[in-house]
Amino acid sequence: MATTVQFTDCCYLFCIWIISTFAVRFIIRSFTNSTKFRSPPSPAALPFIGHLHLLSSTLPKSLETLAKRCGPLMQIRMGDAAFIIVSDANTAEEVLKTHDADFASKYEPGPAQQLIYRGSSFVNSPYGPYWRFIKKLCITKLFAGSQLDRFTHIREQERMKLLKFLVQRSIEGESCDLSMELEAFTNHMMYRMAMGKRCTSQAYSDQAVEIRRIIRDIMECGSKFPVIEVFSPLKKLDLFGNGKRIKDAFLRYDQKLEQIIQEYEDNRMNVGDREEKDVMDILLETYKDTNAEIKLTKNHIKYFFMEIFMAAVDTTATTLQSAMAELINRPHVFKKLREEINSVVGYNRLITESDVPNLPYLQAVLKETLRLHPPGPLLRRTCAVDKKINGYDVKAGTKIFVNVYAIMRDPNAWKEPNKFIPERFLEPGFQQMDFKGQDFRFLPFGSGRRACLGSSHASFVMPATVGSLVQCFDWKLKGVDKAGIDVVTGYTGALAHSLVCFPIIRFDPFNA
Ligand code: HEM
Repeated sequence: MATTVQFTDCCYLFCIWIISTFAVRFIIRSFTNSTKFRSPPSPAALPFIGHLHLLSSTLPKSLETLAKRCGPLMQIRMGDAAFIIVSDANTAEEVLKTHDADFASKYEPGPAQQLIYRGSSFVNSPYGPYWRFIKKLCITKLFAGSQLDRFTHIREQERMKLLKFLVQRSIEGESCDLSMELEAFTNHMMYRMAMGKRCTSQAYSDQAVEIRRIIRDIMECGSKFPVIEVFSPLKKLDLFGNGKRIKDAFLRYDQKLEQIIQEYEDNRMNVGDREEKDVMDILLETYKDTNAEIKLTKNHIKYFFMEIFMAAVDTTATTLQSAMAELINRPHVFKKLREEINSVVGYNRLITESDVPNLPYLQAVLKETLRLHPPGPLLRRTCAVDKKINGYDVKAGTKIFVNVYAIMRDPNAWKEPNKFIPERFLEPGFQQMDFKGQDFRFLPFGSGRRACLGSSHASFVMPATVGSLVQCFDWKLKGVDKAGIDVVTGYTGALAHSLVCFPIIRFDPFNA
């Protein structure tokens, strides 16, 4: 009997010991967690996929919806990758200004196994010596103000070519795919600035088209990766063969660029000292410079061009297309804009880049377009050191998305945020907003060290182009009542529908 009681007591004591040990450990762990490490809030996750089930086909929009539940700093897991999402202006300022240097690195957005230029990226590079070297080169030489001035005639000639084509369409009573024409226009312009100097006009046009076709293939394959393949361990398997297709396109691009670089090197004696150097001339000079701070390789040069074409062409063409779609859908805005242009420019000459400072409504139309339809809706960063943001801990190495799509539609910052109202940019408190990223409510070109390097070029090209399309033509949509402004699946701001319409001449610049 005595032995039985002792045995039962021992069992009780053992159970109490086990339970209290776990309870004490649990209390200590939660206490130390809450005092030492405080993760940003996060919606309930599922095993393996994390929060993928909560994300729809357009990532910026679904992140905006989740942020309304979790707040301006939240943590999301997509497959095996964790991200911190920033969704309001104050938090963006913390990341992009207060702690800019600690958040100035970037990362490749998708599966990178297909890259043959691994380690040569500028746009997605970490914040280090190579990025600093190329950024300095961009600011002082490649995209410096003086260089942009030297390219004025290229921008003008390409704009006139676009208008000539549209006038012809109008005379023939034919429709045009304006999206395609705007893409060709920005591509040709970039190509000529980048590496078009040595070509005759037909040759540069063919080369530009060929390079564009390859880069388009790469971007299309990239956008076909389902989210699960981009963000989960499955990315290594290349389930749908997109990785192989991208790699093939990269190899075609590499061959093409190799051939162009060879042509430049063969003609070097003729072009070396000439006044008007294009971007390739300047990069090859740096490549040959034995005293340069960083030894450039040909892979650096080839990948730089691919990244610049990707950064410059689609962003500018998409913005032009979105602006025209919004204007065609809103005849009263269109009319008001044409009246402004007519009152400043008159009726017998075409608008020029130098008219733009005198056309505040035109500038407001473009700002409103970029607010509602940013072509780069998610800014990417990584955190270099452990940081506290908004009272939450962010570990070194964490990937960040600053959701500028959500910030520029935040109802706490914008009245009627989902409506297209250019007049808002003429009001006090909004008038001074520009493309430099200093007001954190308006970030279409990003902000801080990694902000866009082409915003000056874009602010020359976009108003002059939209201004001339409004000054010279009325527009009638083909087969639909409203121009589509939905964006494609994925994480970019590219539009899903082409803008197909009839141009109807109102002012013919070639008969002026
Ligand atoms: C409407 C036109 C454009 C828009 C809306 C746009 C937007 C952006 C955005 C949002 C970023 C990321 C900024 C950040 O993370 O803070 C970016 C980066 C960049 N953009 Fe643009 N961009 C445009 C046109 C251009 C053009 C024309 C060029 C070249 C001439 C260009 C070159 C670049 C480069 C090189 C970067 C990377 C900068 C770095 O990582 O240091 N962009 N752009």
